[in-house]
Amino acid sequence: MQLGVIGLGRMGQIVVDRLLSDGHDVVAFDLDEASVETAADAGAEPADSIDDLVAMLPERKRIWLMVPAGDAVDATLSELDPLLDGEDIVVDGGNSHFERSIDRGNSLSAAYLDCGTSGGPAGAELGFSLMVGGPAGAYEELRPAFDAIATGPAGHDHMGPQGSGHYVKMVHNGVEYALMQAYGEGFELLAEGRYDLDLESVARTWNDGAVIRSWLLELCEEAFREEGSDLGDVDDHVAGGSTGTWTVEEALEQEIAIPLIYEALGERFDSRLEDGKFSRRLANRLRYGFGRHEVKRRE
Ligand SMILES: NC(=O)C1=CN([C@@H]2O[C@H](COP(=O)(O)OP(=O)(O)OC[C@H]3O[C@@H](n4cnc5c(N)ncnc54)[C@H](O)[C@@H]3O)[C@@H](O)[C@H]2O)C=CC1
Ligand SMILES: O=C(CO)[C@H](O)[C@H](O)COP(=O)(O)O
Repeated sequence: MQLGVIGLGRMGQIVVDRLLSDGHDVVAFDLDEASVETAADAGAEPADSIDDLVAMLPERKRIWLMVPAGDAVDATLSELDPLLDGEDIVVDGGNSHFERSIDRGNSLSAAYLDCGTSGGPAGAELGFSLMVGGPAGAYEELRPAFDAIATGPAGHDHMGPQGSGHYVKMVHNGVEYALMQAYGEGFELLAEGRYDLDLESVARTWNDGAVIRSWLLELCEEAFREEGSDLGDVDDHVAGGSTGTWTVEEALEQEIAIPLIYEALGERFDSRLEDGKFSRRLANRLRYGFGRHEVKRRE
């Protein structure tokens, strides 16, 4: 199969490499020329523009988007739309909001698949986990490409109608936040608690058969191996947060309680407060008010 891939960053280059190594042909485009060259070095046909990419594809065009969620997706689709028709298929493999994907699917001239992608840059070797929403016929048509980009045939599935792929990926990310928080809290107690522990050793031991073994825990092991048990100079500022925010917003709309994910999101926001957390500072001062307990002051 021949596919166009637009967006050749950390994830898009992997999509290109995995398609090529499974015997597919790829036409590649990115706003960044160096990224196009990298894809061409890997064996893709380089395109100079979206027009050029579309012109290089066969009559029934299959195009994979791996650009940042939001404006970049809209900009790409508005250029693609006049060049496509109902026989064509576009996949958005990024972390788009599911409601945006429903709107895009309704307005695009081509069939639109919203595909949640999990596995990160480590997916280069293993392949990704792909959660696909949209027209079932388009999903079946692209099954060979999904087989190549995912870990294999078991690494992808059709979740349901338009939006459901990105909906499932949004919830996946909420779970990711809560798991990171749970591991973080456990290791915090171990780091600050009563034993002087080698946390890489703890993580390695847990990863070998323990109930809580997981890929995130393997990444904890890697972090302690590379940074040390005290995490060296790693800051406590945690970036990101959009997909977790959407998960919490959706839970509120559905009146479903997801306190762990909400807490994990809040911890992330708190990590970015330059002056520390106001409510903690106020609690510090209030203890003086009601009990004449010492107020801890900044240096
Ligand atoms: N990095 C990760 O671990 C994961 C990322 N994702 C999602 O995949 C998508 C891509 O992520 P990354 O590869 O990490 O981002 P990235 O920032 O590494 O790459 C994005 C690429 O898109 C290109 N680009 C931006 N606007 C463009 C446009 N209008 N036309 C053509 N090219 C354009 C950029 O030049 C860049 O090369 C995002 O939606 C992200 O949320 C999903 C799962 C995991
Ligand atoms: O989708 C992902 C992992 O599954 C991406 O790494 C995403 O960027 C993570 O979300 P956030 O930026 O909110 O941490």
